[in-house]
Amino acid sequence: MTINDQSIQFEILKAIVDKLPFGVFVAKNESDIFMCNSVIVESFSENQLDVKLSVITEKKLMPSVNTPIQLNGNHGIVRKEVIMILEEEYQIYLLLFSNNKNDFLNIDNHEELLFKDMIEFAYDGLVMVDPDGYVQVLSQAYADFLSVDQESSIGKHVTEVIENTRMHIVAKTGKQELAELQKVKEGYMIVTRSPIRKNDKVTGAVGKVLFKNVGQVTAISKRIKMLEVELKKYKGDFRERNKASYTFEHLIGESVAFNDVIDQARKAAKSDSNVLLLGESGTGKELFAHSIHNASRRAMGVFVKVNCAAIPGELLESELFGYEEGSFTGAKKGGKAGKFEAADGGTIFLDELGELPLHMQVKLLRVLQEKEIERVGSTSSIPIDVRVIAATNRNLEEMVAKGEFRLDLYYRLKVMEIMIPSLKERQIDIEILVNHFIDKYQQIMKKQVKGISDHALRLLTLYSWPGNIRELENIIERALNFVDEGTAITKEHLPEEIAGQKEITSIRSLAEVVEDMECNTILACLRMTQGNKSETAKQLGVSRTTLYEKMKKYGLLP
Ligand SMILES: Nc1ncnc2c1ncn2[C@@H]1O[C@H](COP(=O)(O)OP(=O)(O)OP(=O)(O)O)[C@@H](O)[C@H]1O
Repeated sequence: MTINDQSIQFEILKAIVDKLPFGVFVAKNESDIFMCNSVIVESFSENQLDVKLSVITEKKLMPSVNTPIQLNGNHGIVRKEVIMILEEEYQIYLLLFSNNKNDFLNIDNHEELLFKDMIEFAYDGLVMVDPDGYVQVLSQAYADFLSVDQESSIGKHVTEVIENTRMHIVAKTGKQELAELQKVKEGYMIVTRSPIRKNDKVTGAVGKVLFKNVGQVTAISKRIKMLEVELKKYKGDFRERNKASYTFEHLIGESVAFNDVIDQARKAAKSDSNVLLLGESGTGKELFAHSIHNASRRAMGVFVKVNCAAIPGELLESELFGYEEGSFTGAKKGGKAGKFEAADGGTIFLDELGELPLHMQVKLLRVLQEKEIERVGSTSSIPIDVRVIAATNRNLEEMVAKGEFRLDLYYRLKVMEIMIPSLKERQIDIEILVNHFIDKYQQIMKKQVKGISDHALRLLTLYSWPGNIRELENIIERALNFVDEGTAITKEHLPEEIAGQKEITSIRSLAEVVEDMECNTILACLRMTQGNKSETAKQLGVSRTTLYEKMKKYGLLP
């Protein structure tokens, strides 16, 4: 076995030493204790760092290799093995204890139970790869289990040696995978894959494998399969509850202003930066968030929605970041993962971001910067890979000026800011949206109507739409309820605030009526030319500049 990195060798040695059920300590040059396991620490009632050779020599353990010893009422024997780590000599002392002398004698009688065998037994299998996934170490037991030749496996890519392995992935990502199941030869083994780091760089990975005899594997694997089915169901339910249902195809609109934001949103989907969606209530911010996620590289991951306004302030932190067991009264046993952890690998949609209390804004900023979260009641951090899409209908700039929103967080999110226009600013889209919602509710209500009358459509175009598309959709749904099958939606089917607009037009001045006509003619022409301004100007017999001026006057420009 060739390992040319001392720290890696120590890493493996430590893993083995920690796992052995017997007291083990490693000394260098027969003097300094270099490493020891918890059995030693407990037996000598010392802290790991305080286990000095003197304590052990005082107890006359060190020199008495292979002679029976007594320690804290336990019987035992000391074994010594010399190992070389990069041409330096280390002594491994193995203290076998038992409070039953006969047990110990049994162990003692098995002369063939050599220390090296124990290393092999510490884990049923041990494998180590370099950063590119090439095998550097493969324990004999693991090689036997895999039916591969131990020596010739060294230097091969791990995927050629172990089926379904992920060692090469862990050596790349640096993310530990704890107690994962791996299918090998019709059965399962339990594998922990840990990255090896040196000066903050991942220099490889160690895989520790546990497998049992065939009978045990079958029993365990049956149980595991059952659990997998259950887990799949839960995962499915979770994904179902946390999925983005809309794509860009669901976003209706033809206006220049609308197409412009669609372009921006498509660009946002291609990048992995955080996104801030701004716009009045009901303009479609949530639909945009879904669509961006579904068109992004995270589409296969979950889409977790959090309504910042709906969660009481005192619960927000634990909801977002999770908590550890016992961190507060009522905390669940085993703790609970928060929304950020749940969204790992996917997208988290923070709706109503403007309602996030200031103390939570600080924590959110930290998560965006560090890409890790800390559960409530925990002192360690968990790395997370989550993209944040935030939305608000509040004016964040004003909030910053009033000290209600943190400037640093605003800047962090502003990187990719998309302002969704209100319906008033995209009147041209009203007709197509109306037809879209008529179709939708015809299907839902299983009722056929003859569209909408021109007069009713004009009334809808005149309205100011404070509730934007949500309000328009509700009004069409309402109208569909009132209209008779086979007839068209007319003024009578619209609510008073819209139907009543006619009276206002009738007492308007001639100039206002002309302007109204002018605006609607431009709108109609733009609709016809699909927003093409040069073509519209040509059709209406005006210059492009005049058309721009008029569009500006009537608020038709994005
Ligand atoms: N471009 C669009 N095409 C079709 N339907 C749309 C469009 N935009 C919005 N809607 C519809 O309008 C309604 C409101 O959309 P959404 O909830 O995304 O708005 P929002 O801006 O997130 O609102 P709020 O700020 O109140 O949370 C939804 O029912 C959605 O289906």
